[in-house]
Amino acid sequence: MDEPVLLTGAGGRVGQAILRGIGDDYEWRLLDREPLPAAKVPAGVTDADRYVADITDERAVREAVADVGAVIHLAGDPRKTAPWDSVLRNNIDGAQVVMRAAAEAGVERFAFASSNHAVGGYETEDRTPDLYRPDDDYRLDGTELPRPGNLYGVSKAAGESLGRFYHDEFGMSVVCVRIGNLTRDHPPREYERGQAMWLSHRDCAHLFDRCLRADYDYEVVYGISNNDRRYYSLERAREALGYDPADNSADYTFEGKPKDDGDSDTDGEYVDDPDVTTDDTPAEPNFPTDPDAPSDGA
Ligand SMILES: NC(=O)C1=CN([C@@H]2O[C@H](COP(=O)(O)OP(=O)(O)OC[C@H]3O[C@@H](n4cnc5c(N)ncnc54)[C@H](O)[C@@H]3O)[C@@H](O)[C@H]2O)C=CC1
Ligand SMILES: O=C1O[C@H](COP(=O)(O)O)[C@@H](O)[C@H](O)[C@H]1O
Repeated sequence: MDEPVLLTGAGGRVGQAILRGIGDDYEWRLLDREPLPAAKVPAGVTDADRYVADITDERAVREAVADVGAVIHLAGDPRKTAPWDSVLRNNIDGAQVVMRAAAEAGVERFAFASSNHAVGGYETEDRTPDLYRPDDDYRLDGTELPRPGNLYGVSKAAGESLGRFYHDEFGMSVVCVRIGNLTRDHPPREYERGQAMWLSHRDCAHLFDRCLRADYDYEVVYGISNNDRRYYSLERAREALGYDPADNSADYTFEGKPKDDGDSDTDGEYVDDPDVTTDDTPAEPNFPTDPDAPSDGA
């Protein structure tokens, strides 16, 4: 792709996983409401390509999407306990502003960071914990209706609907990636659910790379690694995008140690960033700390 790619929420965990993996492969515009330290910015991204703006700021967003070929939209409140006023503003209104600006600007491809929490309601008492185990064959494949288990999940389902609308009305290619649980270097420790939906950093970068290169109309796919434990199908991501994940939480012990040191996800080619932790906690959280965040999620 010759045109620049706009990455919103570039300073966060997912944004940094993408930039560390494919930061050298595209011309980027980076948008975040927090200024990005130099260590979080790939070489070659000029000051003019860095936007410190809120995604609800229509004017700033219109300026950032002008002449871009694709958008990866990550910015938002990622907390599963986020209150309604925050998800309404950051996740729903924010997605609407970014998608509308992109569609009106003629952007070709739009990747939206949806979440496992858009379908968390399928994890019913009678299905869990079996669902999280390798011998269970229950699968969600992206054709099911959203079934959020919290208001954060509701906001992600709303973003998926906005994507459907902007695809149908404007012809913009939209892919909604229901991201599982991104952690660096190892799957979430001693956390069956997290290991079933682990997304390694290198698979994350590869998946969004495919979102930028593949031809699709409107898609809902699951963003997880090739885990033996899983209840999300990877079929659609493979077929529609050409996603071919390299990692598997089964290659690690339940405590998160690599069983074989040869092929663990110890990427970090682009920069050894002291701000990016090896767990799933942002170094500088931009929302209040989540009191319910699992301590075993790292
Ligand atoms: N980390 C994970 O495992 C998962 C993440 N996701 C989704 O991926 C996206 C990124 O998540 P993370 O990187 O983990 O979150 P994060 O909190 O680490 O990063 C989010 C970034 O977006 C920026 N941001 C937040 N609200 C903004 C606004 N109104 N305007 C401009 N910038 C804003 C923040 O400053 C931050 O740099 C979110 O939409 C989240 O819901 C979905 C499922 C799993
Ligand atoms: O959407 C998200 O999901 C992941 C995984 O959820 P969890 O309930 O197993 O922790 C979460 O870590 C991330 O912060 C969130 O944005």
